[in-house]
Amino acid sequence: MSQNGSVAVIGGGAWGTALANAVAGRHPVTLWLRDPEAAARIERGRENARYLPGVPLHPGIRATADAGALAAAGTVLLVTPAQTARAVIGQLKSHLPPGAPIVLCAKGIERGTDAFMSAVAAEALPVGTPVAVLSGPSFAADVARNLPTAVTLAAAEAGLAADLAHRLSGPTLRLYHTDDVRGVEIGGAGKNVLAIACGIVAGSGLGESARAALIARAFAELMRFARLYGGRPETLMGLSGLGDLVLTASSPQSRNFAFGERLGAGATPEAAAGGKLAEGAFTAAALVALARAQGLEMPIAEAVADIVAGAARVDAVVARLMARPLKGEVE
Ligand SMILES: NC(=O)C1=CN([C@@H]2O[C@H](COP(=O)(O)OP(=O)(O)OC[C@H]3O[C@@H](n4cnc5c(N)ncnc54)[C@H](OP(=O)(O)O)[C@@H]3O)[C@@H](O)[C@H]2O)C=CC1
Ligand SMILES: O=C(CO)COP(=O)(O)O
Repeated sequence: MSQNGSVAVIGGGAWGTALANAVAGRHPVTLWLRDPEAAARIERGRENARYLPGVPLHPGIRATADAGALAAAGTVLLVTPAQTARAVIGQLKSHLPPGAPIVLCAKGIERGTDAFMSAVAAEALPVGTPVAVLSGPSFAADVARNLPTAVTLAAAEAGLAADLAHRLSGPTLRLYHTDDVRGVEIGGAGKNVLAIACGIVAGSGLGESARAALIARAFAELMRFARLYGGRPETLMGLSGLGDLVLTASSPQSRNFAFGERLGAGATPEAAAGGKLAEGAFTAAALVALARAQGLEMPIAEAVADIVAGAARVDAVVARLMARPLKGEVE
């Protein structure tokens, strides 16, 4: 890998800004935003007041909307929502430094194509571009404030994964590494859908016992899905999977959980979204489509997909889940 230590972050939302802050102590960072005015505001105010209010921007970060500034980076983090990844790569491809690894930080599956982020990147990036996936339990607000956080970095080439993990880790952000790209991306994308289900249970007042049962059964679904699509069970039992599910299935700080909570309280999907990103709402249908294509049942993900599409009401879905035939716990 190149010895060039500078890092470019594409996407100046909550997660892009938090990651920029976390690595800026050790590397010069370019934070690229599509909106020149937003970039100028961040440069002037040294704060991303829209997405991470109250968190001072590290002095080593330069915010810009000039795509030409990406060319100097040794490592590029792609941190826009999953459904935009293909378009953003297409738009910026000619500015990306040749040979520099691209770290995919979005947690989702592309609607329409049902493609995982690594597949989208492989199609959209120049042939041979090294790609990695970063995922794990990490609220942007925690990472940006330098609270201790651990995530997983996956790349098909184990040496690249280890290099990137060392390069991006710091005193408060700890990256574990693996070559199980598919397992890590399934963990991140899948948990968002399942966190919505947990929010729905909380919002409809079904109780803590129901929520605990749901987390356990949701994780069983995720494991079955991962096994079918080539993710390793031990990866799913780690940070990107169980770790992230525990975080986002139990905290209103999670936008997916909060979205589900509002749905459970009776809001329409449009009202529940409230202008905030809930990746699971977009990924649910793709996750279910991939499962169905292999004859796999994912009753909890299916319930979320139906509710988000406005095709089922929460009470009907709960009754449907409880009426499923009894079966062995491990099947
Ligand atoms: N927030 C978190 O705690 C974590 C988030 N993630 C993942 O990171 C990804 C991004 O989330 P997050 O940063 O929180 O989202 P935000 O909603 O906070 O920010 C999204 C950012 O992406 C930009 N963007 C959207 N569409 C485009 C586009 N077509 N071209 C260029 N930029 C675009 C937005 O720009 P604009 O303002 O101009 O619309 C904005 O800067 C998601 O997949 C999420 O699951 C992962 C771990 C933690
Ligand atoms: O992925 C996250 C934490 O690991 C962020 O979760 P939300 O997108 O639900 O806020």
